[in-house]
Amino acid sequence: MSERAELAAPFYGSDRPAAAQREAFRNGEFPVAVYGLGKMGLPIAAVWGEVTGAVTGVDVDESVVDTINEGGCHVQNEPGLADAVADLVDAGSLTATTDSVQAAKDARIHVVIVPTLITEDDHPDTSVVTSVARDIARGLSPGDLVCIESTLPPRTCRDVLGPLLRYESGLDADDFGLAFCPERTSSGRALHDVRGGHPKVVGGIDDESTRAATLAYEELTSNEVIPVSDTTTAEAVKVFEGLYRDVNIALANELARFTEELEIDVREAIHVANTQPFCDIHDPGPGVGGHCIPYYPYFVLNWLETPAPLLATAREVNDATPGHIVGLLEGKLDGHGKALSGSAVVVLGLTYRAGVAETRASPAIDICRTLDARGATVYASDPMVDCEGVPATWVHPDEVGSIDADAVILATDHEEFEALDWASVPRSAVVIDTRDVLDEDRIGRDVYVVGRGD
Ligand SMILES: NC(=O)C1=CN([C@@H]2O[C@H](COP(=O)(O)OP(=O)(O)OC[C@H]3O[C@@H](n4cnc5c(N)ncnc54)[C@H](O)[C@@H]3O)[C@@H](O)[C@H]2O)C=CC1
Ligand SMILES: CC(=O)N[C@@H]1[C@@H](OP(=O)(O)OP(=O)(O)OC[C@H]2O[C@@H](n3ccc(=O)[nH]c3=O)[C@H](O)[C@@H]2O)O[C@H](C(=O)O)[C@@H](O)[C@@H]1O
Repeated sequence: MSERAELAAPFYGSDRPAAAQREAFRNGEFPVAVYGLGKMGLPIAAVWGEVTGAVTGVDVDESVVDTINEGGCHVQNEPGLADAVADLVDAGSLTATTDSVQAAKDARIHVVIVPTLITEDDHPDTSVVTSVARDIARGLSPGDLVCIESTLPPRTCRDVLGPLLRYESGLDADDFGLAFCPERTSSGRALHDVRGGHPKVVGGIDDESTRAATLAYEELTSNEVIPVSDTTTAEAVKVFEGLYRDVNIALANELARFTEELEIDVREAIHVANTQPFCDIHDPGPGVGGHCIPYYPYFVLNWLETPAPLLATAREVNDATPGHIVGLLEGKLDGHGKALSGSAVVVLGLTYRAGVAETRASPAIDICRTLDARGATVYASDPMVDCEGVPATWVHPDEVGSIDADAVILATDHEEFEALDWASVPRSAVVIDTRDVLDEDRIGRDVYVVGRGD
């Protein structure tokens, strides 16, 4: 157990009336540590800092810590975040450190939002979360509350983190609280969402954990807080949301493959089908990227015993979509008497979706790799990231027209591409739009839109 200079009042197991505990929470009497200051962690730390005025952010990346302590913000395209961080640091409501154990010793409430990824062989990788839990345990005190916001394979809190926290801290199960409180926001609207863009789900390892976490989040969000039965239910809620999305996108991508045979605009059919309240077919695209949606199926497939063939098939469909896009291009080039091998192809976009500087599992990068493997000369243009580790030559968006391209594939619809100088792109170039964002009249050329046909 940690030796604190003076122990703050307990947050878990408090005997204060709820109103008094809420007031104390807002007065910063329960210092907070937020572990992970990335795309999600920094907005989360900002909102906790706005409400409590007493947040220490923890990150292993010294440049992240230094930037924040200077009042800077390394997370791009998050409306309001840079100003919020600057104000909070200036007010002393938010500081950052790499010393996770000391931060744990000084905190009463611990919020974990570090990455949960997958291994090379597609198994859940909870090693970062367990590493942080071990650090927290070294600073854990009776009356503390641990809130896990990183997405976890169901049963991780019950079977892994709870036992680890107890063993490493020497505390008993009823000495501290543990709750799973998933982050449900998306990059680009994080502050808005954390403040109340959607209901907050809370599931405790015991009733007191659920009570304490619910009280805290009710002070943080303008939306409702939904307590659920336990941590595993809350973990399942978050993963199920992601599974639904992966399967739905796989359906959209599979329907888009009917375009040529049916000679229809599949996107039009999807749009009209969605006028039924029960129908919400998502958008066809180049595939599914990011370190969330394409990863979450493995938090079930390669974690639980129960077979899940639909999830596996959806993963296969989405993972095959970048290759399908290259196949479409090959057919279009063939129609122009050109072979894919030896053709110069410009891929617009490398990140997994527009406006987010994240390349994990990016379909655009899979397209580059497939093109390269098929003998094409690949160029890639992205306003947020470079071609590190990608078999392509990076091109500034303003320079795309300088390439004597046989083809252009729009894979990620960054807004910067709206200003692309299409007039300088060779007239003979085949243009494939995987996002249905190019306006043929505005750019003055034919475009093959995935799911809409030519
Ligand atoms: N990105 C998203 O849209 C959403 C992500 N999530 C969950 O949040 C997790 C984190 O996502 P992002 O913030 O996007 O990741 P990120 O990669 O942007 O940021 C992760 C941060 O954690 C830091 N970190 C790594 N190991 C650490 C450690 N041991 N101690 C302290 N900090 C450490 C990294 O240096 C980095 O700054 C995801 O894995 C997912 O489970 C949930 C909802 C949305
Ligand atoms: C169920 C759900 O909507 N989850 C959201 C998702 O956000 P994320 O940033 O991963 O982006 P996303 O919009 O799901 O896109 C994921 C991938 O799927 C593609 N995509 C998305 C929607 C669509 O109709 N078609 C499509 O092809 C995107 O281009 C991207 O490559 O995952 C987040 C997460 O859990 O990290 C989650 O908080 C967000 O609410």
